[in-house]
Amino acid sequence: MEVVMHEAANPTEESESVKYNSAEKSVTLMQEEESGTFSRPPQQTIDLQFEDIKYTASLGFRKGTKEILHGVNGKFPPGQLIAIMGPSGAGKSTLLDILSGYRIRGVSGTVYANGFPRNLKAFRKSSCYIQQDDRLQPLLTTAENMQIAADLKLGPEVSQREKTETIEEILKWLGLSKTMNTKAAGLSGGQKKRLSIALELINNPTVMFLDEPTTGLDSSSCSQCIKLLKDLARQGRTIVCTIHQPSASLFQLFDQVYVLAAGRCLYQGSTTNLVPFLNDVKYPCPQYHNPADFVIELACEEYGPEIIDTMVATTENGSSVAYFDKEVVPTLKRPIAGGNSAKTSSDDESGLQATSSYNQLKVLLRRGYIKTKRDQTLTYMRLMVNASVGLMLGTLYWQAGSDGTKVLDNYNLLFSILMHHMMSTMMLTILTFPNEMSILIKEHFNRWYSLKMYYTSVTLVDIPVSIACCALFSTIIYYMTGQPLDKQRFMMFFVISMLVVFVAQSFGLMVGAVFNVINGTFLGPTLSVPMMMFAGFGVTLRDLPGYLYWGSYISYLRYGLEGIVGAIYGLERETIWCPDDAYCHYKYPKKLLEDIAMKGDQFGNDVIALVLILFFLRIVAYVLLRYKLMAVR
Ligand SMILES: Nc1ncnc2c1ncn2[C@@H]1O[C@H](COP(=O)(O)OP(=O)(O)OP(=O)(O)O)[C@@H](O)[C@H]1O
Repeated sequence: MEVVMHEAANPTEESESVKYNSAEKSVTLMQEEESGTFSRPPQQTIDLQFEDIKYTASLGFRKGTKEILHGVNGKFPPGQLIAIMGPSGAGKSTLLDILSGYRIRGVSGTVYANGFPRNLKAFRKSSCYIQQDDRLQPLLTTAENMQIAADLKLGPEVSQREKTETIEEILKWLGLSKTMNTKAAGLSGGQKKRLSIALELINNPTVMFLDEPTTGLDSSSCSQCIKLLKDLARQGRTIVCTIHQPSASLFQLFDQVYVLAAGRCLYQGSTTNLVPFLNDVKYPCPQYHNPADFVIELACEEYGPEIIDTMVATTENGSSVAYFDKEVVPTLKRPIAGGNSAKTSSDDESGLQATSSYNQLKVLLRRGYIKTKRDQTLTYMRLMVNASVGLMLGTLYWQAGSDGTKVLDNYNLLFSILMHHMMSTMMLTILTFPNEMSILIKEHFNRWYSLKMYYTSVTLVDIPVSIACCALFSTIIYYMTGQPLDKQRFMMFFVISMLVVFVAQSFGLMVGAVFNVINGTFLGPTLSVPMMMFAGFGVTLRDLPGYLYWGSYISYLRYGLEGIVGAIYGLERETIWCPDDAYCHYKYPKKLLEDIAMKGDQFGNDVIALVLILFFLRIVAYVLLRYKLMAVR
């Protein structure tokens, strides 16, 4: 360990070489521990450079803006493992977001790929971004996650045998072979991190960005992870990752370091040149001190604010190559301002995704099917809730549908049925969709699929479960509560129930696409209250004040209630049975329809209105989802 600590403020050539050799040796040792090898050099190399990068964040309405990055420059050569270091809030993640192309608004300056101004679309095709939190499908096993990624990224043109070989090779190399059949939710932190890397390696990216890949890992998993990244870099990739404050041994594994403080570059160059650099700026690293710790202490202004300006001036805010290793400098291509990046080999104007829309949809439907099969909440709990609520309501309103004394009770029941469909479906979507959002953001940015295909798959995958739940509930409640035993009426009852389920689900999707779980849980039911007010239940449509009547046109519950009442009391239903000794005010269904101001023959119109609302909400939810995907960038 002592060799990787800084030995002297003025190191000798010998101690430098000892340190370097020690780091290389530790890499080799760890490589030997691994069971597999992964050697797939990328088709090209990318030399990444950036000039005068500024990022200005908006602080909100009328609160102005704040400049986070102040014109930083840098050069990230291929074949190198580069660490972006700095204290918390220095702008590391922001810089990584910008370099990966994830953040685009509020950014100025130029990023160059192989000397030409970067063409973002082309660049995204040869790069990937692995965010800090592991965004994996928790219900899918390692093998399934890899297979889905392979099917989406490599497509049907590549044979299954080749895909399996690639998957096995990657998993073996990353030490994940034993977890092939473990669901992602059951993997350890380090395994999740490695699986995140494995998923993106399938299509062999040339540039990899990783935000804090070592966060949450113990020291051995940390060095294992960084060592794997170094291996990938050695094959010709440009690997850039942010890291908080690496230990001395971890620090030595990096080739290049880029130190940020408050949005400015303090140091850029090789890891081994950091100590000489500190000597040059007259703040030598104390003996036995980890240079990474020391430079962070300087960045945190523990030795005063003046040193920051000196360091920024010495590195020319990232422009200087004085502290790069001599053999690396010639590989740096000079940026060609105003050049045309279309000349780069990585550029082509085909779609962002690697495979066809049809293939994306097919694979996403398969993934959706596996998830549905395993999902305790979305599938099993939903079926159970529908069955138990059906039984409860059925018991409470036992045979109310065929009893003339209980017509009003039955009318209440019909409204309760709609409420059940609305609340259970909408809330489930609001509660579960925001979790899906983070995975969607990652996979969509890394070009696994288009939003259109994702959205289509989400819409289609849920249909069978929704139909099963609705059929179960409708059958139980219809027969227990003694509704008219007539096929046509039951089908009408079922169709309206189904449409209300789909509309409520779309409404939930709209809310879930934009808001987090807490806000969505508040907003969903709150926004549903006007739907109930204008449904014609409690206050009949006849009694609605003229200036509020518009509300009844937009309330899908109004069409739901009118349609379901029409199914039970419309179609010229005959007189309802009434006990001899009782007074049945509503034994004539027409009387009820008159009093609640419904005609009972509007079923067709109600279905059309619900279908139109369904399409409208689905389109709005899609637009909001697209907006959200752009807004986060
Ligand atoms: N959209 C934004 N609005 C306001 N401030 C922002 C925005 N994005 C980033 N910032 C601020 O910019 C600074 C840099 O943020 P960034 O996340 O890049 O830091 P970091 O170095 O990655 O920090 P950490 O290591 O803690 O993750 C922080 O002070 C952060 O609050």
